[in-house]
Amino acid sequence: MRVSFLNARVPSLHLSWIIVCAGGPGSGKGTQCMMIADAFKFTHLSAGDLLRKEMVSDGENGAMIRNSIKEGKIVPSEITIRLIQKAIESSENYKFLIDGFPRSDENRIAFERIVGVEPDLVLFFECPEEEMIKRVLSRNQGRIDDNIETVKKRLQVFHTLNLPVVNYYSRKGKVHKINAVGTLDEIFEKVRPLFAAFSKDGPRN
Ligand SMILES: Nc1ncnc2c1ncn2[C@@H]1O[C@H](COP(=O)(O)OP(=O)(O)OP(=O)(O)O)[C@@H](O)[C@H]1O
Ligand SMILES: Nc1ccn([C@@H]2O[C@H](COP(=O)(O)O)[C@@H](O)[C@H]2O)c(=O)n1
Ligand SMILES: [Mg+2]
Repeated sequence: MRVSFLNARVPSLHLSWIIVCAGGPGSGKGTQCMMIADAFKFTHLSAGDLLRKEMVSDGENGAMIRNSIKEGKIVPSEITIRLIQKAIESSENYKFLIDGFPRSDENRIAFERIVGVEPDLVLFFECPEEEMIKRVLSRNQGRIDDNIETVKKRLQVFHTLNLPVVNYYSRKGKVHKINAVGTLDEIFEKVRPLFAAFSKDGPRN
């Protein structure tokens, strides 16, 4: 059993592999993360999914999260980090795929301060804007942000807030760019070789 250290640095995370998946709305991060998690036994933590779950719970932040998602805005970092931390601490795994976080420099800096770790690798799914819009508008999962008005706002946030995070990790040599156009299997075949280094289960040395 792993020990809980909510609101403090998480020592067991230092023994874990952390891989971040970045990309614009509809670039296919979530889809590829599910395939990676399944093939390589990673725990997939989608920041958006965690926030959507929190949004429909009875929690005090539900209305604020709903409004942020509807407007394509970034939810305050402490809230998202608390959800990610809770999910990590309730897992027995030592391999985490964090999908859609950090989404801003503020997210990144708060995560480093609160959790005290940096990702080992950042996968950046690059996709043309028209393709991302097409995918989002045909997603059909009942998401309140899957409409043209919100997608336009999310694309703006992607350029102004998300890309600086990718650029930051790129300067540290941590980013691997994936062309996200193609079939699911074609994209997964580009991702697969990167995970050979993470095939072992259990804590890292
Ligand atoms: N390579 C692909 N080709 C065509 N459609 C795809 C591809 N990958 C994913 N999709 C579809 O596009 C939609 C968006 O994919 P997905 O939810 O994985 O994107 P995302 O990057 O997680 O987006 P968001 O940031 O909005 O959560 C889904 O309906 C998915 O089935
Ligand atoms: N770090 C994050 C991640 C997401 N959000 C909010 O959730 C929305 C949907 O996220 P997806 O990853 O599922 O696309 C996103 O547009 C934000 O409103 C966030 O605030 N912070
Ligand atoms: Mg997603």
